Amino acid sequence: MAHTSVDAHAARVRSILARAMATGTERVTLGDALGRVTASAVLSPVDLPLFRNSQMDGFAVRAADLETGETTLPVVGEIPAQRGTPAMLAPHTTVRIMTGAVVPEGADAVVPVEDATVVDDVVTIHRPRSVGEYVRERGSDVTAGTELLPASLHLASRHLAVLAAAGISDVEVRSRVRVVIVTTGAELIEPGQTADAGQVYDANGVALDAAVRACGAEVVAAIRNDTDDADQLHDSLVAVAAGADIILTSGGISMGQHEVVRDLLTPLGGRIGHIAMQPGGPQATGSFEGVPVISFPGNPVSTQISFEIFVAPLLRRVAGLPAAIRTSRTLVADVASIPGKRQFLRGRTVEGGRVEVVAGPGSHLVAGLAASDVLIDIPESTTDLKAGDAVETLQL
Ligand SMILES: Nc1nc2c(c(=O)[nH]1)N[C@H]1C(S)=C(S)[C@@H](COP(=O)(O)OP(=O)(O)OC[C@H]3O[C@@H](n4cnc5c(N)ncnc54)[C@H](O)[C@@H]3O)O[C@H]1N2
Ligand code: MOO
Repeated sequence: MAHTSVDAHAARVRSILARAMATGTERVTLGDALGRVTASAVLSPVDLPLFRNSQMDGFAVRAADLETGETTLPVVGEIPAQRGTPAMLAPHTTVRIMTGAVVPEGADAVVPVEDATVVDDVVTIHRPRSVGEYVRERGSDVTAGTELLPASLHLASRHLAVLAAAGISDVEVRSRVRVVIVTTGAELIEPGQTADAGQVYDANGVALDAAVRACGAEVVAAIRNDTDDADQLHDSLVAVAAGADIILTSGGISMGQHEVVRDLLTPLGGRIGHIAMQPGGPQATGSFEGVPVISFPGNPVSTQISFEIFVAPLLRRVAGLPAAIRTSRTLVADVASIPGKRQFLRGRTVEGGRVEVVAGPGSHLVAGLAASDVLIDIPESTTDLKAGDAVETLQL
């Protein structure tokens, strides 16, 4: 992969992952449906509202009874919002009615309590009312058989609400891409423990887990291989590969003596090498028991940016999520870039559509990445940029 460009590597990853992205569908309950993507359009089984009901707490009336101006009517009953069909409203009478309650046959308008004067069981209504006033007609929102939600919709709370309102308890969604995350390095320990000399907290496990889930995919297993033993990594992967669509790894692919991912993938026909990218120079691809493996370099900034450039766009597309936003901005200060490498510098947007570099190019500068809100994408051939020059930025 010596002179492989970022675009060529991205195309390679896309082709390796093509089959993993062709997910099936599954039915989930509404409680599990938030953030999922509809597999097909959902039609309404019912009219909404389900029945003609009152929009106000008030009195159900016949508009024709009020035509003469101020009218006095006997209150002959009460209709709460509850199960059941109320009796027909007799002419020249009224019933108390609550918001959401069935409007009785015979009534065609509701007078809100604040527009009426009640003395004992007699109500005075001070002016004529029009037919349909404060009455919510059956089917005025949705009619049975029409589309409630389209296919390929990323489900938010408002979508779940309309399904529930129509009496639907589960929905057919696209299956999520199932991802195994592997972090490697004998130096790695769990955050929260005390780090001895030479030990490093595993930041990539947390970062990849969150990034994968933010892209709408599912993390089915997370392995921290804290030995340099490729056989042990092999055994850990055997246990989880059958339930995975993709294996993502971090670390162990460079030029050292103990490169556990390289040692695992090489005998399996994996491709390990360098591409023209910084950070993220070392990259590898392979296959483990038929599951595609995409391997990122271990430096935390390299891992996170590699995921964002090569895998996140594919996962977002299959999950119905929008692509990361690319915007042209102008540089606050001069920037130098390494010739022959596509650089993704950490940037922070400032007022006036400008962007400033917030960290050096070192791929261990994890706080610098945390301080950024965009990546500044500098082409391979560009080496010197001046304040005020336009650059392309990728929103994080
Ligand atoms: N002789 C050469 N050495 C290196 C080269 C090279 O071309 N020739 N490339 C350098 C570049 S660039 C990178 S990037 C790294 C990639 O190496 P690996 O993928 O083998 O990663 P490791 O050596 O395992 O780790 C690198 C670095 O990152 C830290 N790390 C690893 N995993 C995690 C984690 N889960 N959480 C936090 N930090 C992690 C690790 O401690 C190392 O400091 O190789 C260069 N070397
Ligand atoms: O290419 Mo490496 O990923 O810069 O540290």
